[in-house]
Amino acid sequence: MMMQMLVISPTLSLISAMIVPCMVLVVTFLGQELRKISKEAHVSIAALSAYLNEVLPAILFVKANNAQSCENTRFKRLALMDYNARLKKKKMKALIPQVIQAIYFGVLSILCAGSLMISRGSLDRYSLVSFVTSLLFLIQPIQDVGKAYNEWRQGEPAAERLLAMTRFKNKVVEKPDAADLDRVTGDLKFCDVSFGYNDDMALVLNALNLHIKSGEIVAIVGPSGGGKTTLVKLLLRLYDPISGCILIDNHNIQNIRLASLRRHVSVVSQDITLFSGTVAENIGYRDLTTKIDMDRVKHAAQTAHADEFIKKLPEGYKTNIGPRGSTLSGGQRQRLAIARAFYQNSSILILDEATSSLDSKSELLVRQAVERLMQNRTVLVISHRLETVMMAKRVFLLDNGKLKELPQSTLLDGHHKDSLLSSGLVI
Ligand SMILES: Nc1ncnc2c1ncn2[C@@H]1O[C@H](COP(=O)(O)OP(=O)(O)OP(=O)(O)O)[C@@H](O)[C@H]1O
Repeated sequence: MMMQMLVISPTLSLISAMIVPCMVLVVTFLGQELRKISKEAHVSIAALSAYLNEVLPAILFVKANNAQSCENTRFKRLALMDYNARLKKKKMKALIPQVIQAIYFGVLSILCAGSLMISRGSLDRYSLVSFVTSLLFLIQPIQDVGKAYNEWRQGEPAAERLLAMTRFKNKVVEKPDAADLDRVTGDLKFCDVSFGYNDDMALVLNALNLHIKSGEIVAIVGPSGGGKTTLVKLLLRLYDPISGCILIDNHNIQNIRLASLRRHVSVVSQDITLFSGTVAENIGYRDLTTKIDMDRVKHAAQTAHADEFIKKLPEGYKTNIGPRGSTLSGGQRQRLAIARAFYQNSSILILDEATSSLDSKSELLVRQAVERLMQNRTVLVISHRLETVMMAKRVFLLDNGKLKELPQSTLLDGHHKDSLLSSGLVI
């Protein structure tokens, strides 16, 4: 097409060629603007979603604190920001095709130049008609390229956000030759373990040593922020120690496949995690992607004193418990979490403040369920509650990154017990 135009009239071809760079400049500028606006729109919707995810599950707390109007204002501000960002993007998207249409003014200018050349006798009218027809055939592809370019610029921020997520590096790396452990007895050793979250932060754990024998129950108390949960995170290999190692049955956990390691450790924490789904799916969560064994689910529920309330639910084990198990009471949620740990049947159990304040009947049921769960396992209890701590054979104080064993007398002796209570380490 271009060759044909060049043969018909080099002068008109030159004028047309000058229009194209102008269009490219305009389209590039608009593309950059659209990219900026699209990025703003992505950020605003992300902020709104994060806000709703945080506030909606906590609506009870919001209402109890009379904070509806404050949250309403925050919601409106974020929604308005999102609305404005989207409107700006829509306006830009509507403007761009109109600007690209301006290319037809270029054709008009060619017509004017062609008419001038005809009047001077340097071009005949058939050639002009032929030239303009060829030019019109070229316009559509140019417009299409412009549109495609703008679509690309618009999608770029979303693609960038996705790529940024894929660039997140795993904090721990599984060795290619890591072993699968079928069974473990639960002998647990922390050997000279040091860990800090950041280089510029003080060590949370400092050359810490602890040996928990298979089947032993050990409790850890300590001030808030002392590093108790960090110890659990290291055991589950959410992070690796800066130095030292953790051994299970004398195998360094860094040589065990992550899935295998985590299969042998169950965590029951006060901060219960339940998902929207049936009771059975929440108890048999570990087998969600394979096949949940319903006999094991029922047995786990019975042992955890959960069977009684599950049977009363509208569809029993098939009842959907709503987002985060919102249709259940605190005690029922705890018993479901304990039933899940029974189902998992791991050799090592972590109880992280698993028995929180409930009414006395619920607390008794939860306590009985926890006591049953502790049998024949290695148990690491992290607690501030004296009754929970008293279940342990040995108690350690974690402070300043170091562990110090508290002699039994500290717990049994009334005077020491009082000093432990008054220190705020246990309640
Ligand atoms: N992901 C993280 N990034 C940076 N610092 C963290 C992170 N998690 C915890 N910390 C810090 O590490 C320290 C130990 O936290 P950790 O949660 O282990 O304490 P804890 O003893 O379990 O406290 P609590 O009894 O209050 O639950 C704290 O100072 C905390 O601020």
